[in-house]
Amino acid sequence: MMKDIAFSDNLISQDIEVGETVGNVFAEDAKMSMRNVNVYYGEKQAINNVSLDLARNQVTALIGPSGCGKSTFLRCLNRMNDTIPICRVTGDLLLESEDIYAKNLDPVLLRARVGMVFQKPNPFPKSIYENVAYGPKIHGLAANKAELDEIVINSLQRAGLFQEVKDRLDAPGTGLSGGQQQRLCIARTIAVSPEIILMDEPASALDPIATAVIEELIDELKEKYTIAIVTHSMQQAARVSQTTAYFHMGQLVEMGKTEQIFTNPQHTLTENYITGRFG
Ligand SMILES: Nc1ncnc2c1ncn2[C@@H]1O[C@H](COP(=O)(O)OP(=O)(O)OP(=O)(O)O)[C@@H](O)[C@H]1O
Repeated sequence: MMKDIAFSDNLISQDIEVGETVGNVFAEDAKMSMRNVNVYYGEKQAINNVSLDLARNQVTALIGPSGCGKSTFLRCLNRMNDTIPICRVTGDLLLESEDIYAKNLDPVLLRARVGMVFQKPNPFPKSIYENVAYGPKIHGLAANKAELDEIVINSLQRAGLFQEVKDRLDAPGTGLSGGQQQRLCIARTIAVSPEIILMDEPASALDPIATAVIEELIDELKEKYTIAIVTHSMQQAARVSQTTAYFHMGQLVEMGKTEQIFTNPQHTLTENYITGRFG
């Protein structure tokens, strides 16, 4: 299906092919814009001609059955797939108007702008303080110890963890509960002042109470950051996101406002998935 799209200001106006996606893949105020993205692992194609925007200061949920390519697509957005030798990405991926796959773009700097929180909390085997201070140190974000302290405290506060750890910043991060470790990883991501936070099933290893804390946090974080979250939980997608993208076998089948996707899906595949008939 060819569509004539009114692009946001920072994009060149052009016709693009949006595969078979139904709904609206474009945001009025896009923070990131992906166009005709294909991803291959060797000969095998995992993502097939996907185009979508991440709307600024919103949470976009990527949902779909196991193996449909959600994590693969998410990992394109900060070039984490670069670390997989057989993985090849084609298409246009823009952060604001900048091509994130440009040859002269340093992926390490990109990953500071587009941070990532993983399924399993993975704190470094260091103190709580050092976990958060590490990124700002290597990126030279603090001129002295007082500035570094401020970044660490602010990041822990914004991740909703400071009150619980303020008396034991020198204790190992790995000694915290799972939910606290995940918030520590979020603090670590925030510490380098990202613009976007990618979350790959950030609560799937947590109990319901820790999950609720993370979900509340995601809602607060969108005030400052643009967020994309992969989740297996449709309830979670419905609770935390404003926009939902439904993937199926490497294709983006449907995208739209979360409420509409869950109450009035347009595509049969989406309907089958959200009603539990598939996946
Ligand atoms: N490192 C890899 N090497 C080869 N193939 C891979 C690799 N990672 C993913 N794939 C394949 O790409 C496809 C998409 O996988 P991906 O993990 O992105 O899906 P997903 O929707 O996130 O799945 P899940 O919900 O189970 O995590 C699958 O067929 C998978 O086997």
